[in-house]
Amino acid sequence: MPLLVVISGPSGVGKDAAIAELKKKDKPWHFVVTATTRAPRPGESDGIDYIFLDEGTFKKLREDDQLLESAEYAGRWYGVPRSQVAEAMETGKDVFLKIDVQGAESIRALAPEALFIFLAPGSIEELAGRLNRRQTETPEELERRLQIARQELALAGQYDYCVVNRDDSLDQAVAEIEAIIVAEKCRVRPRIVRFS
Ligand SMILES: Nc1ncnc2c1ncn2[C@@H]1O[C@H](COP(=O)(O)OP(=O)(O)OP(=O)(O)O)[C@@H](O)[C@H]1O
Ligand SMILES: Nc1nc2c(ncn2[C@@H]2O[C@H](COP(=O)(O)O)[C@@H](O)[C@H]2O)c(=O)[nH]1
Repeated sequence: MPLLVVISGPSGVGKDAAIAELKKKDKPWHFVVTATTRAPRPGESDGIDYIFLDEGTFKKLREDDQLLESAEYAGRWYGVPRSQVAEAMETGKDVFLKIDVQGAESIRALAPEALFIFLAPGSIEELAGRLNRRQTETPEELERRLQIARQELALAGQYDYCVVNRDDSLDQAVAEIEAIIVAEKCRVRPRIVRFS
């Protein structure tokens, strides 16, 4: 049974870094490329890191029900293309979604049998340090992301698992995510995802 794996957690916690490591494992896993209205960061490519869209195109996708979920985060829109998830699941691959806490909440309502993993920092100070070093946001945007992060961290208890990505311990966090997937494959009653 393919798993629908939702990896969520605050901005800067290391979701992308963890997913980059998981991609190297060369397992039958599909990592969904989501859509956003935010501008690409240096080094990001359209179709690889995100599907970068203008507001009008994004709105049309939403209206045409082509997004499984969508959410506004820090003034920009983000959404999961429905077709990508359906096509990947049909091939039998486990499907990974990297989304914010609002998105996880929407997927939980649509598909409670999905596997929900919260990635947490060792501390809010670690998170602030990582966002600072990444240098992708203005000081104001960074402060806004940290404010959102404080609210998101309070919701970790709603997830199936919480993996702590401590400073300089990314390998450990990735190993824990892999271990969760291995354990989930051994479930007596597998998670069967059906979208309502
Ligand atoms: N365990 C770690 N120790 C130190 N630095 C880390 C660790 N994990 C990730 N980083 C670094 O922290 C920064 C933020 O990580 P990343 O961009 O993967 O976070 P994210 O959760 O995907 O953020 P966003 O949601 O904003 O896209 C990156 O520069 C990354 O290299
Ligand atoms: N609800 C959704 N959240 C998403 C989606 N794609 C990405 N994200 C999350 O948004 C924030 C901000 O991302 P950033 O790349 O601007 O730092 C982060 O938590 C992402 O995981 C999505 O389709 N839906």
